[in-house]
Parts: sequence; structure tokens; C-alpha cells
Amino acid sequence: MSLLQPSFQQFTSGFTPAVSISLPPPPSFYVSVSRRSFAYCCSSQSETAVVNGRFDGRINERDEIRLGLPSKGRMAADTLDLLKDCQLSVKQVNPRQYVAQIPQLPNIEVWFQRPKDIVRKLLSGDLDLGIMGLDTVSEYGQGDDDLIIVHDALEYGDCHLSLAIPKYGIFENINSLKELAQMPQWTADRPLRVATGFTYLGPKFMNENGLKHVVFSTADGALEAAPAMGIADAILDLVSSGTTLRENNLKEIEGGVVLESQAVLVASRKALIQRKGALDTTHEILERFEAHLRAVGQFTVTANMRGRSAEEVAERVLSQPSLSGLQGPTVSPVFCKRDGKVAADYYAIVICVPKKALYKSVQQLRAIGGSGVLISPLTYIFDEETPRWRELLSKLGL
Ligand SMILES: Nc1ncnc2c1ncn2[C@@H]1O[C@H](COP(=O)(O)OP(=O)(O)OP(=O)(O)O)[C@@H](O)[C@H]1O
Ligand SMILES: O=P(O)(O)OC[C@H]1O[C@H](OP(=O)(O)OP(=O)(O)O)[C@H](O)[C@@H]1O
Ligand SMILES: [Mg+2]
Repeated sequence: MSLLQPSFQQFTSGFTPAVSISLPPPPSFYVSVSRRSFAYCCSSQSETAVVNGRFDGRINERDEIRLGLPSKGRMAADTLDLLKDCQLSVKQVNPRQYVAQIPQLPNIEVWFQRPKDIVRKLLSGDLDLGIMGLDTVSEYGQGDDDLIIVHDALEYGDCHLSLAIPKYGIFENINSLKELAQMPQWTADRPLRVATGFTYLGPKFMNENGLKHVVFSTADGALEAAPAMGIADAILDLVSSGTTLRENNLKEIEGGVVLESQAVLVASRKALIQRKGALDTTHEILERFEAHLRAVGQFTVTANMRGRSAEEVAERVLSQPSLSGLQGPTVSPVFCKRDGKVAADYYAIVICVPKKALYKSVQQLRAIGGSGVLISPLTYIFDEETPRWRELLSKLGL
């Protein structure tokens, strides 16, 4: 069997999917050779091929639907928390056991994997669904059209992938990508040196932004040290609080953001179309996510209000910008007995209010005669149909 021989050199922004790695070569590594092909495993002792095969055609034969969840790192705990909040508790006997079940979804088998491996295994057909950061799916999925983003905003793991340069020296007055590109220092002989772990997105971004003389090197972490060590001029890495950049005297620049990222739910198109039950289960997971995520930003507000009729009370409520609720207020009569007769002088109103607008809403309610305002948390908001489900069906051509 002939094996691809990887080269140990820096890779340039004249991007080809074959990734070369800066020296020295590790004893064993993976290199992705093509968007639709295989990852080869090479080792100094033995050479074994086809580790993560991407096979076109029919899906792997099995009955269960496989969901890949992050096994460790930043995304792991938050992913389990999200599922739990959606009443999908993952039953894992101990943290080192990589397979688990979700009793509420009996046809699902959970596999804990590193986020980048979840993407690889979705492509190879060994997983059907997965949760990871958008940065990871963009980097390791490389735009493969088998990967479908089912939910693009799970509201955790927020960060952005960004280019950063030193605050000092020749970069002191450089504040935009355009200014960086126009610096006379970068030539074919002395290109801009960028350190990044994003060996697909980095060169792609530089190409798309017309930066010609760029060379990339890679490392597994602590990239922010590279400029001060003299290894690189710039870095391209994830930023969330900005502390690591600040502590290493680096700054972001205008036009330098490659990608805004948060946790996403991804599916294999092939699995959704061909695997029995995969689409229905995805629908259920999506509905639970959407219902929970819509609700977390809202409170239920109940108040009593004096009025002549339900319509008159509703009109007063709707005259206030923060009180319109999801579809308008629910107004119900509060009955009492007066002179031996049952009458309704008061009405109870129920509305949903964004958490951020809570105090403003209470003020507006008081202004229109509301009293006894009760605030309760909202757990789920199930709509008739979620927009993301319609979007998914359309992406699948269904
Ligand atoms: N400040 C941050 N730095 C890095 N990743 C972040 C940050 N904030 C959120 N994330 C998200 O968390 C993911 C990193 O998760 P994790 O720590 O598990 O790393 P990993 O994927 O296991 O990779 P590695 O082991 O190479 O660090 C990123 O892909 C990103 O989506
Ligand atoms: O903007 P901040 O909140 O400072 O976060 C950004 C830093 O966090 C990540 O590194 P990580 O903590 O994973 O360490 P590593 O680089 O050694 O992997 C990332 O690679 C940045 O270096
Ligand atoms: Mg880092």
C-alpha cells in the first residue's frame, strides 16, 4: 500500500488541504489529506493506513443512533447541563466510561469523544449527531456538505477565532487587517509568520482577505507566547475574555475576526436521510433545545388589575411596550361575591417578559394599575413548530 509521505515544513497561505507541520516531526501523527478522503496514521515504527475512513454511499449498518458528546474540556460539563435542563439526563456510570444512555431517548447511544474527533466521526459515519463548538466543526469539517448544523446557538462555549498582533514595536500603530496587509515588511522572502492551531481556517481566511505573503506554524497551545519568543509575528487563536491576549501584550485588530463561535448541534446529512429514526429523534432533541433555550431568557409575570372588562385591561397592557408577551397577554377574570352576586372587578394578567426587561416591565405594570406582581421562572416554551426544524427539512430537500 502506498502511503502519503507528509512533509515537515511550515505551510503557507497558498492553501492546499494537505497540512504540513512545522518541525520537529512527532513520532506519530495524523494528517488530513483531502476533504472527502481518509486520515492516515503514520508512525516511526510501523505504517498503518486508513484510520478515519470517509466512505461514500450507504451508511454503516446499525440500529442505534449515535450522539457524540465532548468527553472533556470546556464543552463537556456545559453540554451535560444543557441536556439535563432539557430533561435528557445522560446516564454515565463513571467519567472514564465513554458510552452512555439517555433513558428518555431509548434509540440513542451516547459516545463521549474529543470535540474534533466527533467531527471526524460524523464524517466517517461512526456518529450521526454531535455537539461541539462552531470553531471545531468549521476547522475539522472543512465545509463538507454532509455536515448539517441543526442548532447554531446552544448558548454556551462563546468565543471567537481572531488574529492578534503585538501591541509594541512595528505593530504599535497597526490596528486593522488592511493596515497589517499593507505593511512593507512582508515579502516572499520574509512573509508574515502566523502561529495557529487552525490550520484549515487560518490559511483560508488569509487567502480570502488577500494577504499574500503569509506563512503558518502550528502548536498545541499557549500560542500567545509565540510573538514574544520570536517564533511568529501574529497568532490566530480563540479568544473569550481576552485575558490571555492582554497578559501577553497582544491586541486584536479590526477585520481580524475569522469566526464567532458557540456550541452547536451537528448532524450527518446521510444519517438523517438514511438511518431509521434519526430524523424523528433529531426533531425531538431540537424541540427540547429550542423550548428550553427560548424559556431561559424569560420570566412569567402574573399581576392583578382592576378593570371594566378583559378587553379594556388587555388594551391597557398592550399600550406598554415591554408587556406584549409572546403573543399578547392572557387576561382572566378574578371573581368575587358582591351583594350576593358573583362579579369580576379584577383581572389576572399573565405575560412572558424578557429577563433583561424585568424591572421596566414591573414599572410599566404598576403605571397601568397592576398590583400583586408575581414573577416565576419559565422552563419551556414550545412553539407550534420551530423555525430551525423547517430550515433543517429544507436543507435536506424534504
Ligand atoms: N477561551 C476559550 N479558549 C478555547 N476554547 C474556548 C474558549 N471559550 C470557549 N471555547 C470553546 O471550547 C472549545 C475547546 O474545548 P476544549 O477545552 O475541550 O478543547 P479541545 O477541543 O479538547 O482541544 P484541545 O485539547 O486541543 O485544547 C473550543 O473549540 C471552543 O468552541
Ligand atoms: O480570552 P481568554 O479567556 O483568555 O481565553 C483564550 C485562551 O484560552 C485558550 O487556551 P487554553 O486555556 O485552552 O490553553 P492552551 O492554549 O494552553 O491550550 C485559547 O487557546 C486562548 O489561549
Ligand atoms: Mg491558548
